[in-house]
Amino acid sequence: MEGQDVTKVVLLACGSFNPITNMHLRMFELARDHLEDTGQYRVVKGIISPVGDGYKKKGLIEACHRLAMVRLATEDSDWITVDAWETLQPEWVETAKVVRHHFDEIFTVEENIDDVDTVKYPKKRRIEENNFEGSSVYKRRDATQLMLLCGADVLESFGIPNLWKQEDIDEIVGRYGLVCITRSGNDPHKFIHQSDTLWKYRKNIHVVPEWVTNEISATQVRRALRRGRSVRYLLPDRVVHYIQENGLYSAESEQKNADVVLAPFQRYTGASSS
Ligand SMILES: Nc1ncnc2c1ncn2[C@@H]1O[C@H](COP(=O)(O)OP(=O)(O)OP(=O)(O)O)[C@@H](O)[C@H]1O
Ligand SMILES: NC(=O)c1ccc[n+]([C@@H]2O[C@H](COP(=O)(O)O)[C@@H](O)[C@H]2O)c1
Repeated sequence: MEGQDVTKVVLLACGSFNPITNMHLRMFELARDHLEDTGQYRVVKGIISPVGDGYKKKGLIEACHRLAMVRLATEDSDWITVDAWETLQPEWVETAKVVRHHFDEIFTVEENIDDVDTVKYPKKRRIEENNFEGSSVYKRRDATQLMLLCGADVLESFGIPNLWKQEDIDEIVGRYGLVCITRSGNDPHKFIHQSDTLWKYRKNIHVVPEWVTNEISATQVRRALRRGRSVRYLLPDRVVHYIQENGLYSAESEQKNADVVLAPFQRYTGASSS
């Protein structure tokens, strides 16, 4: 039987998924094992949220194809799902807003359950913390916690000048929480130590070591496809077939958005994580 203090967690991964790889799926398994090993969490759901076309990153193919591939990749999973909300927005949506959107969705569902329960039990109220100090995200004991799942490269990108708003970093790590999978070439522990913001919220950041070095990256997959090389076993078979059937990833598609001087996500003037 589950202990009183086990918190339910939903993991949310944001990215291009251009295309989705086996490593993206593995991130979820690693994160779930790590969190559940602590005895404090039970991971109930994983959500993959591909960016929309408005992200305008070089080589980013159409959202409908990236979404279709994530759907095929998650078809057999009983807990990892895809959500199209972000993908279908006409403009690029900052990650903090995407996390907020999903948090609100979970909150609404739980409040509705509460409303039904009120007939029998007094309504339980969520008390959100106004400042993000401390490790607990909200005070309602049975509330589900949403955490952003990412690779160490994304965590370290918090330090790239003008890429992230300071308040967005505060919100993501301070209010929600982050699960970060190590990636060779990145040292998340050192990065957290060197950032005052991340150090302050370190209890909300779960660093998960990937012991089996697995450097599958979508960039390498696209490169192999452009060169007519096999990508079998790097991607789910259904995704490989989808790419072949639709003739995706060519020298031409890699030039998509190449003429975009400043993509929307590069436009911030605020300070980055210090
Ligand atoms: N090999 C990996 N190890 C750990 N995290 C990974 C790995 N590959 C991707 N991720 C993480 O998956 C999320 C979504 O990644 P994204 O779609 O940008 O894939 P990517 O392989 O990093 O793409 P690209 O090569 O096009 O930059 C990000 O948080 C990224 O850090
Ligand atoms: N300021 C921000 O919110 C911000 C900046 C850069 C990237 N991101 C997100 O990080 C992810 C990175 O994906 P890529 O590594 O494929 O570019 C995307 O989901 C993107 O929306 C968010």
